[in-house]
Amino acid sequence: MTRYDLALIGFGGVNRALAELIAERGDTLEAELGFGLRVVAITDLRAGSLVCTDGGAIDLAPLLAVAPGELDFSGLAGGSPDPRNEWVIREAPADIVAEATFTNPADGEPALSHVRWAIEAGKHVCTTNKGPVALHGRALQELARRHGVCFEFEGTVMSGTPVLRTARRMFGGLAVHGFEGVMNGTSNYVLGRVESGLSFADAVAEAQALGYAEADPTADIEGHDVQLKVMILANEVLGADLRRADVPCTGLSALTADDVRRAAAEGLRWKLVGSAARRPDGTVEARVAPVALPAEHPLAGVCGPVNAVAFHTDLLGAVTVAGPGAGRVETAYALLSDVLAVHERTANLAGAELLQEAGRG
Ligand SMILES: NC(=O)c1ccc[n+]([C@@H]2O[C@H](COP(=O)([O-])OP(=O)(O)OC[C@H]3O[C@@H](n4cnc5c(N)ncnc54)[C@H](O)[C@@H]3O)[C@@H](O)[C@H]2O)c1
Ligand SMILES: N[C@@H](CCO)C(=O)O
Repeated sequence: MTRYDLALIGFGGVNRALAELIAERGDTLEAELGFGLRVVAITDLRAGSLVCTDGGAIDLAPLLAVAPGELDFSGLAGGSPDPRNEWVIREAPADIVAEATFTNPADGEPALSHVRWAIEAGKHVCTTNKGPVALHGRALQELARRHGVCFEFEGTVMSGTPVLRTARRMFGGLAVHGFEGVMNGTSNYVLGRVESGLSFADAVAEAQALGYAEADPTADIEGHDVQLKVMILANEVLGADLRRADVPCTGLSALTADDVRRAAAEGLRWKLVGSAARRPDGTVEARVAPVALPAEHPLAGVCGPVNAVAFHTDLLGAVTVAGPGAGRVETAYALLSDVLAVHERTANLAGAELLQEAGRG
């Protein structure tokens, strides 16, 4: 039976939820998916690092029993108080690196280096981190191609909802002219709670407690998180090469709670909308801004942490993908779906090599 050994870089909401999935459902997943999963290394800014170098795997249950803020790897065998990210990523006996540290919208670091080190070390990378993908996605895809490894990032847009794979795999023969969507769970949740009477600050605190928000929720509220997602989606689906400066961005601080409630009384609903469209000359224009949508607009009914993207196509008109846009477990599922993509790709390559060998023999 095939088995993949994972190194988890960042042990916050998402990678902890992935560890829980492996600890609680590993056997069922193995029977269903045809491969086993083990965690052989973990690093975290606060907890340090923990690495198994003896051919075994980390016993996850005792780690998961400790509250996130209290975890300390330093006293454990193979543990250190220091994350030692570069050493762990390059040297730990992992097949796949699951990168889920903080998203940095300015330059993507340190996650960008984490991804580079892993690829250079010949390890597949699955990440939910939007920084490296939005800012350096092309270069990283090329680096992965040269090193013969996979670089998967489904969770960077709409968490576990397979919007990137749907667009890449299911739209063959369609011309996609553009898209518009609600692509941030926190801001959408906050707008709904403010509409029901909460203050912006209290609604943000709720979204943080529910695990939807970024470490610094300013990125959610001011639209920078959506800006990165628009870049990822436009670069992947429209073949664009957008930089942050190409995507003008206005956030929710342009609105007051009164604006939100008054609009609701008038049958309108404010949404933070990210969009991109191909211009007649082939270039792509994109933006992020709050928009007051009429109740009958398809995105007006997308509420709470649910997100949706409507793709504008030639033969089908609008095709909308909707589902969870944030959440720890939902995003851990995205990493699992990335591992599945790695498995399918490696199985296909192994099959092609066998066929080639059969042809030679
Ligand atoms: N939570 C969601 O709903 C969601 C959805 C999609 C994408 N994401 C992205 O996934 C990533 C992780 O999200 P999360 O909710 O788990 O965040 P989190 O804040 O709960 O966890 C991040 C963890 O990374 C650790 N960390 C930060 N910098 C590090 C470093 N240099 N080395 C080692 N560890 C480091 C932190 O200590 C923390 O434990 C973020 O980039 C986020 O944008 C999150
Ligand atoms: N903070 C992000 C996580 C998902 O990328 C959101 O609320 O949508």
